[in-house]
Amino acid sequence: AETQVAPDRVVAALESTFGVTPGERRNHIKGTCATGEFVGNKDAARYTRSALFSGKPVPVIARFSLAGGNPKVPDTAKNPRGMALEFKLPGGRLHHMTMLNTPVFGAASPQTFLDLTLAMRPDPTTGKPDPEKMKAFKDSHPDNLAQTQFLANNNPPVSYANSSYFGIHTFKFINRKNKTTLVRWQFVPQDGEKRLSDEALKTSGPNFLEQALISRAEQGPVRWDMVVSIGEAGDPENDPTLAWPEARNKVKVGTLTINAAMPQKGAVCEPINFDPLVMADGIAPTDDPVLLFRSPAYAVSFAKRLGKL
Ligand code: HEM
Repeated sequence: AETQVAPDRVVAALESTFGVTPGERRNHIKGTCATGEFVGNKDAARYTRSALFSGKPVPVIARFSLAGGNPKVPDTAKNPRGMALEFKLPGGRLHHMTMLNTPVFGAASPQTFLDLTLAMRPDPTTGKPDPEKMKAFKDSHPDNLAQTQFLANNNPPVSYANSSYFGIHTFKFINRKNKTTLVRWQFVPQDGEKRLSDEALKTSGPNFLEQALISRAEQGPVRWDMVVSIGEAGDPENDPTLAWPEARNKVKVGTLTINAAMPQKGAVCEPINFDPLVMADGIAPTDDPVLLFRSPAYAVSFAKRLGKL
């Protein structure tokens, strides 16, 4: 039987590895707020009855971030970037999508995430993770490999506006006839994917991502296409470390527009808990154990920061 990992244990591990900044997120602590809207299209209606795809503009609060609990992590760090979206649907209903810029995740179970977080804990003598512990982690957790390789082979983006973001988990689209289709989604930047060169990785300062997004939004709307891959029989449903075959049918179901960006302190995205299980009718979670674990883990972090802890 699989041992259950408690969400507060994982948040405690994040705290021991990254330290605690009172009142702030235990993960993805460094981030930038943004606002805009989403317009879905009718092509999605075959698969989902979600009000996201009514064709009418849906207001969005967004937060872009770097992974980890270090508020001073440099913007050149080869770790995931995040894009979290809160959609305000008619009738006050909310829908969340909380994504990363990697097509797969680095853990097939909460246990792997916990073990990775503990392995990354800085050695007190060097201030860096102990290479032996990292090696032991990698050797014993092959489910971490795909994301680690992606991050090693793909430099971070030059701007939050020049990155794709992936839902990573498989979700259920449910249509008016109650038919379920398994999907995965990606937000593809209309500005194009642009990564830091190896040279820029060495010479860029630690804090360019926020200002790049603010400046870009000042010039005009920043857009992403939401593209959904339609699952086929046998596609992995409950494992976010396994990619689906490239050949899957892809449908453009909407456009996200960001109109303004601003530092997170005191701004609209700061107090939101982007719990990925906040979903409105028409989209539902699978049994992916990582997806289901995120909700209680985010609640622990959210409760602490609300309490100024
Ligand atoms: C076991 C797996 C995971 C754990 C334990 C975990 C934990 C956390 C925690 C504690 C936070 C801070 C919550 C808050 O205080 O508001 C967070 C934020 C975040 N996580 Fe995860 N996470 C996991 C997996 C994932 C996955 C698979 C994705 C993407 C598909 C993801 C994307 C994000 C993003 C984008 C944020 C920042 C949200 C924001 O801007 O507020 N995480 N995570």
